[in-house]
Amino acid sequence: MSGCPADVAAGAAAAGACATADAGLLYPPSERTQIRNSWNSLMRWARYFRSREESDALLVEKVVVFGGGSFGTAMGVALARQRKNIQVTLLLRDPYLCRDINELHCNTRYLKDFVLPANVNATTSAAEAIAGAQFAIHAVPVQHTRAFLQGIKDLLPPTLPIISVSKGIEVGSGQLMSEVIPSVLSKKHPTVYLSGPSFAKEVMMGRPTGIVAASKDKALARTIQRLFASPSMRVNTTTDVIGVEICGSLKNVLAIAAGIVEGLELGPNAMAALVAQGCSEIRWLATKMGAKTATISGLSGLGDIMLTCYGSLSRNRTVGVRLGQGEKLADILASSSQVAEGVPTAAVVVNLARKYRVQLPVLTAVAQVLDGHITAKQAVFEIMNLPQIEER
Ligand SMILES: NC(=O)c1ccc[n+]([C@@H]2O[C@H](COP(=O)([O-])OP(=O)(O)OC[C@H]3O[C@@H](n4cnc5c(N)ncnc54)[C@H](O)[C@@H]3O)[C@@H](O)[C@H]2O)c1
Ligand SMILES: O=P(O)(O)OC[C@H](O)CO
Repeated sequence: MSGCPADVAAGAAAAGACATADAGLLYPPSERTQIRNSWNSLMRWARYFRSREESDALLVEKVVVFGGGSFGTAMGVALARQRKNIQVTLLLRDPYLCRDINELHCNTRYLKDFVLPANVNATTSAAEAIAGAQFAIHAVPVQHTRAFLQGIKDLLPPTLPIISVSKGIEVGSGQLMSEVIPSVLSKKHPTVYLSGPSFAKEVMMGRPTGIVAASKDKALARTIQRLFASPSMRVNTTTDVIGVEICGSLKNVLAIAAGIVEGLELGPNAMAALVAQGCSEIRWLATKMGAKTATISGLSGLGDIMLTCYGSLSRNRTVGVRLGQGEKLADILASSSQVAEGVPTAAVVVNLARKYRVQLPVLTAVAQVLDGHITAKQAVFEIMNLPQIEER
């Protein structure tokens, strides 16, 4: 511990005083009354709101999960823990992983430190997985979604709601999941897009998590809110599908930039400046695409930007850290078994920026680095030497 003995002693005395004294005495009585009144009125509002909530239980017997990777498993487990009477079935490609899930109750490939609830099982048969399901969670990476859905679409009842948790933009078409899914299935297929700051591992640990359910169909978004809401999961609803989807996709690209800053050891000033600039770039493009500002500053926007840029569990950020430390992208991708959606999405963001006539220096620099045109260090140098501008 640093500091002179007098400082240390004073600090210890202050800490002791705080621990024993009534902390409320720090505030004058009038402020304390105000604080208590505001809190009590918040609690009254919550009780009133709860008393008006739909009392009919959501009767769900089976949920199918497409993709038994980290997040598909985590969201399936979140439901299975909350609702002991439902069956959650993961649809996988790997028969060995299926066996481990069914016999060892463990996703030995993606989440080996956790025991899965007994009401989670797995199969490689799409027909078996989909039969009798009332909801489908789609957790297949964006770039494989089209082919995956083409393969199972004849088995999908047209009324089975698809809850997409995948975040990214399809290379080639430039489409978000909210465009890819209806283009493979039908425009009328019920769909919801779930996004927000939610690392799979933390969901598995039952840590408090907040997400957004976005759908043009308000009633469906509300149903998905009720399906996932639990003491450890809050679910907001919105009709701003584009906003939720574009923020969820772009934050992955920004997280790669944040990782680069970390890998280059540029320090907290640089990191804060980068993340703030990235937030502006996301806002510039997202608003041109029709996103609402409330979405950009909400869970799926700012919330997920903060988590992914600062959270060490992020795969996208990890790609950036390793690039900043001088590794080659090909080696990084070859050594990782999990998806980093920001890598393919970065290329598409540049096209979107041109289409919507916005300049996105940081997000474009990420694409340049990933494409091997410039090094991470050169990108930082060029960004720092861009013309000084007025804040907007
Ligand atoms: N992991 C997280 O914390 C997290 C959180 C929120 C959202 N997401 C998003 O969820 C999506 C899935 O991420 P993840 O973390 O589960 O990825 P992952 O890499 O852990 O697992 C991907 C899963 O998709 C399957 N898959 C890959 N290619 C496939 C194909 N061609 N056909 C069928 N299945 C295929 C894999 O076998 C695996 O089961 C991504 O879009 C990601 O951005 C992840
Ligand atoms: O690990 P990442 O970078 O794919 O991020 C996971 C989630 O999107 C965080 O909300």
